[in-house]
Order: sequence, then C-alpha cells, then structure tokens
Amino acid sequence: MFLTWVDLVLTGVGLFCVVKLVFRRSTPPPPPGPRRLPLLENLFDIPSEREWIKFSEWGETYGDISSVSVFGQQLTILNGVQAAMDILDKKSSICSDRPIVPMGGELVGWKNTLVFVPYGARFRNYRRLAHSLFGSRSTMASFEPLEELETHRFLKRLLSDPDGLQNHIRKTAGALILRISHGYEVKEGADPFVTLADVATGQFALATSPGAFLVNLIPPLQHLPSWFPGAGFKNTAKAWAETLHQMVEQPFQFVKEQMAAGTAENSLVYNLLDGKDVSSEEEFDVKWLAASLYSGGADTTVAAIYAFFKAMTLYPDVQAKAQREIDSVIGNDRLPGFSDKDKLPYTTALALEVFRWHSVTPTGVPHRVTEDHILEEGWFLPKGSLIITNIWKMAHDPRVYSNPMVFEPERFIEKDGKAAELDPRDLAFGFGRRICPGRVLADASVFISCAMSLATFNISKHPESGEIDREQGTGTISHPTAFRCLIQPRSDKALDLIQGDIAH
Ligand code: HEM
Repeated sequence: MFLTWVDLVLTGVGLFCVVKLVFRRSTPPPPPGPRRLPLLENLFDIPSEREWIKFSEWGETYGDISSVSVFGQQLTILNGVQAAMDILDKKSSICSDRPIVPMGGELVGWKNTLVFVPYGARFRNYRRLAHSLFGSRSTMASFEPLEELETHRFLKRLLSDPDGLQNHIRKTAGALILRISHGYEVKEGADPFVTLADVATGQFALATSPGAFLVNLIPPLQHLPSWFPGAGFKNTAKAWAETLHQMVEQPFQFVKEQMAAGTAENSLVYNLLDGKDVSSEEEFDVKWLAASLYSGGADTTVAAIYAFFKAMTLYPDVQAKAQREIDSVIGNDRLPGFSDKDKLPYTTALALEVFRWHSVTPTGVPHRVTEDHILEEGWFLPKGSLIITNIWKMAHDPRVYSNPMVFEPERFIEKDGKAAELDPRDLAFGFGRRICPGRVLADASVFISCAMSLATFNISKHPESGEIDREQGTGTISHPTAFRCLIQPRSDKALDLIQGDIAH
C-alpha cells in the first residue's frame, strides 16, 4: 500500500513533534532564574532601568549564575567575579561574540567598530593593533606626557569656570582620545571633531538600546522598505549612518593630510600607516579602530572622573588624607606626574576606589555564545544566547569588599597582615577576549586627574546643594547622578601652578 501526501505530511509533523520532545528532554536545563511564563517567558521580569539592582536580587535568590529568557533568547547573568572568570576567561573561544543589534549595528553601521565587531579575523586584527599601541604600561608610556599636558589644561578650564565641571571633563577626555587616536589637538570652545563625535556617540546610545527601536527586538523589521508605514526608523538609520561616516572619515583624512605635509603627530593612525604600503582592507581596519576609541573611551572616562569629584564632595576626610600625601611627597612647587605614582600609594588606592565605588559599566557589554555549551554545573548555554556580567554587583559584593557602599581607599593597602582587597580593575573592565582594550589608558587618565586635581583644588559640598544622592544613573554607561560642588584653588601656590606654563 502506498502512502498519500496527507499521510506523509502527518507522519512528518508527528516525527517533528517526537524529535522536539526527545530533544527537549535531552537538553539540560538553563541556569536557575525567575519562572518563565508560556510564550512571554520573562518579558515582564526584565527591568527597564538600573537593571543591576534586579540582577543582584536574582543573584541572592538563585546564585552567581542565573538566567532569564525573552523572545526565545536566553540571557545568562553572572553576579560573581569567579563565575565570570570561569566562563568568560576560561571559555573565551566560545563566549566572545557580540549581540547583533539591528538598528545600531547593522543599519547605522556600528558593527564595524570594535565594540560590536563580530568575533573573527577583523576582531583579532583590531585587538592586535590596539594592544600594540596602548595595551600595556610600557606602550602607554609614550602618551604619558600628553596625558599630563591635557590634564593641566583641564585644571585651567576648571579654574576659570568651576561650574562647568562636567563639560571640562568631557572636553579633556575627548581631547586626549583624539590626540592618541589621530594626533589631533582640539580647539578651545566648540571643536568640530569633538562635536561630531559627541553627536555620533549620542546616536549610538539610542540606536543600540533595546527599547528605543522596535527593530532591535524584532530584527526582521530591518528588511522593510523605508516607505513602508512605521518604517521611519530606516530614514533615521540612514541619517545616523552618515554622521557615523563623517566621524570615521574626517579625523582620518586629517591625519592623511598631515602626513602628506610631513607634520603628523605620533598617534595610532600615524603609527599604523607611516612607511607602510597598506591595502584598502588594512586601511579600513585602522580607520574604524581609531574611531572605535572615541565611542568606547570618551563617555566612560567622563563618568569615572565625574564620580571622583562626587566622592571627594562626599568624603572630605579621604580628600584631606590624599592631599597630605601629595604635599609631603611632591611639595607644592610642581604638579604631580606619572613618575610620582609609586610614591603615592594612598592617591593610587583612591583612584582604584573610584573604579570600584562607581561602576561605569554596571552590566558590562553582553557577550554572545557561539556554540551550544553545558556548564560544569549541568546548565545549558545555547548557541546565540547572551551572557551579561553584573559588574556593579561584583564591585559591591560584601563577600569580596568590606563596607562595599563606602568610599574607602584603605581597602587596597595591605596593613597589619590584612591583605589588600581585590583590585577592581580585575572586574571593572570586563572579561575574556573582549576585556576593555583601553583599560591602561583609562587607569592613567583617572590617576592623573585625581592626583593633579587634589594637588591644586579643594572640592567641597556646595552650600546650596541639599542631600547628595548616592545612586548611579541608569544606562549602559552609568554616570553619577548630578550634584553640585565647590571647586576652589587650595592656595596661592596652587593657583600659580594651575596658571603656570604647560610643559610640552
Ligand atoms: C572608566 C573607563 C572605562 C571603563 C570602566 C571601561 C569598561 C569597559 C567594559 C566593561 C567593556 C566590555 C568588556 C567585555 O565585553 O567584557 C569595555 C569594552 C571596550 N572599551 Fe572600555 N572602559 C573604559 C575606558 C575605555 C577607554 C579609555 C577606551 C579607549 C580608548 C575604551 C575602549 C573600549 C572598546 C573599544 C571596547 C570594546 C572591546 C571589544 O568589544 O573587544 N574603554 N570597556
């Protein structure tokens, strides 16, 4: 007897169901987490802001490795440093991809920048080039004079307009990165490259946020034509892609012109192009890597240095102790520099405490798993699922840090046989092969900003400010919530130092 096509279809469907059932039975469970509803799964469990607080609660309930699922995508949340190291460092060959973000990555084009570039040959090339230029203290050393110079300029801006603190920090962070990436010296007042980069990175934040564009939650929408009702986001993407293009091209062309004129300064682009016969593909990599530094490094550094000023406003005793150290080691005839770092243990610890106390990237940047994997605990990480690091929790974990909510630099100084607590740089910059490539630069920027500002200014609570809020602002890059402070030169000598010549 022959089977009809109806029989064939029914048999096929039956087989599919059996296979699915068997497969489901044989798939190990995901890491524990809040109950998944049918269809909607954990849609309503995911907080829309300050996610790290809810993630920490899940950590308390379910342990350091927990998971939720939304629209079929599993999110594994790591609340402990050891869990993050065990998974992201030790299994880095399968945990180092990035999520595909339809609006920001695909349509606008940020997937060509390092933070979103897929794990593969281009990624490895970017990382190798970045590492060769500022991946270690010794390679960073050639940029230290620039750091000192730009930070001295920051002191001058602060003196003339103390209320513009946030703007001055932003200008300085941007100036430093453009100097290192392209050898470009920013202008006082509005600078065209800084303005362009700030506009582009503002658009980046929106284009990559899951909630701002529906297409980020429903990727097939990206294939709609722009005239289709509701597809206005395609026109927005086109305009933003043009901003990104300008941000990548303009500073790069600047270096090429400077090189042709023989006036180019030492910079990442110059170093990677000078005297080399580069292919168009290699040129593409250098150009996009250089642009990646601004988006990865400017806003993050701003958040950290702003947090330093907030901490000094809240903890005057810590400030006074660091100033005593600086006065006794340096005196007050010159500004502190990198060569003094080893002689300033308390100030160095204070800069470390900035990274711990305020988590600039509280939930890191998601890693994407590229192969099905079963953890030692027996839990399943499916291919395509995301891993999220709750860096805020790790930095405020009472199992690791005593009095975690308090700003206490002493914790990093070994004393009376009590070992120093975990170096927060081991967690603040992420994990595995995606660890922040700018961490040495960030560390240098925060240290020199702390040391030079403490040497010259007193930072105190503004008489008109009420209670200062200690919360962190929401967002992938979290800034301290706004506060007011007074910033005044410590003495006439300090005033002379600020107003003095800038060493070139
Ligand atoms: C306070 C300062 C900073 C903090 C807290 C910070 C933190 C981070 C974190 C947590 C990640 C994700 C790591 C992971 O996926 O596990 C990251 C990635 C990245 N950071 Fe930073 N960062 C800072 C400064 C900088 C600076 C100064 C630069 C560049 C000059 C930079 C460039 C980047 C880039 C390009 C990536 C993407 C790397 C990749 O995907 O391979 N960051 N950063």
